[in-house]
Amino acid sequence: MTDRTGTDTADALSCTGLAYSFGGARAVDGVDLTVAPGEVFGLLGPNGAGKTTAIRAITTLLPVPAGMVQVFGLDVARERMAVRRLLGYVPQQLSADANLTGRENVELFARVYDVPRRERAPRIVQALEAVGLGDAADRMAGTYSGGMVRRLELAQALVSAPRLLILDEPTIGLDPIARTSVWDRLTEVRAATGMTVLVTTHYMDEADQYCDRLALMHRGRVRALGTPGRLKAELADRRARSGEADGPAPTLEDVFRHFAGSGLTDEQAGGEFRDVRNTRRTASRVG
Ligand SMILES: Nc1ncnc2c1ncn2[C@@H]1O[C@H](COP(=O)(O)OP(=O)(O)OP(=O)(O)O)[C@@H](O)[C@H]1O
Repeated sequence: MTDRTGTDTADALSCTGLAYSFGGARAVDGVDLTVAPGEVFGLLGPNGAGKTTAIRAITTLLPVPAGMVQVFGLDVARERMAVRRLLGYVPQQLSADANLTGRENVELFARVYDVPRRERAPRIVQALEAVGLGDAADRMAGTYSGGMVRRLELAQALVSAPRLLILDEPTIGLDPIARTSVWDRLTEVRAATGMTVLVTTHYMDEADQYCDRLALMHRGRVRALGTPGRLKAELADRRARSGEADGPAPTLEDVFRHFAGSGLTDEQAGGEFRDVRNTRRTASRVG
């Protein structure tokens, strides 16, 4: 039965036949997937696979013209505001203001998310502490390192105490230490709150290490779905069946190449202008 309060009986996220087109071009082409409460679920795929478009539909920022999306049992198309109250979203693009302090940035989001006035101050402190920015809270965000900016954006999304946190490329352009720091904070908050996490990443090591399950998208569709271990084991089985069992055990990158690599044309392999611009915008602010 559909659970309106977001408790145990509903999936954290369920997409059935989700499709979205830009003009005549199908960006998302019939995606079916479910994410269980408390899971860290990774959405992988090459540039242009349709990950961000799917996420925008899930977060109510795009309409759902075909198929059905439910967040904790609530229909995204019909109960937009109720869904938004359950969500935290960290987009690819910069969402922190360099001319505000860390605390002011988080406060702005607390207002946007309509966190009750009485709860705001403690919730802001808690969100900043949770991402390790307690001591830097009153510095201008423009003085933060790239990793600190990303953690600030995490705090902005956490201040509303989301049940489902959605992150689009949270570690893009960061050095390995800053990437680990973002994931460590995320892991701690998830363990403390039990929130569900949906994340896109191009870093296979992150997907392997931090995600409970993965969906690999290519050309708008889910091509493979499972735990990182299972996806690798299935590729090993395929190779064994086709007589290629002698090489090293497959990595997640091999799985990615198997499902997405061969299908890339030159134009798709580098993404489109929009994709490059987005990546550079993110990378330059953190550089
Ligand atoms: N606003 C838009 N107008 C027209 N086409 C778009 C728009 N946004 C995305 N697309 C196209 O939809 C397809 C899917 O793009 P999307 O951004 O969802 O992919 P992605 O998997 O998130 O890629 P990346 O990893 O580069 O972020 C691509 O072909 C892209 O060019």
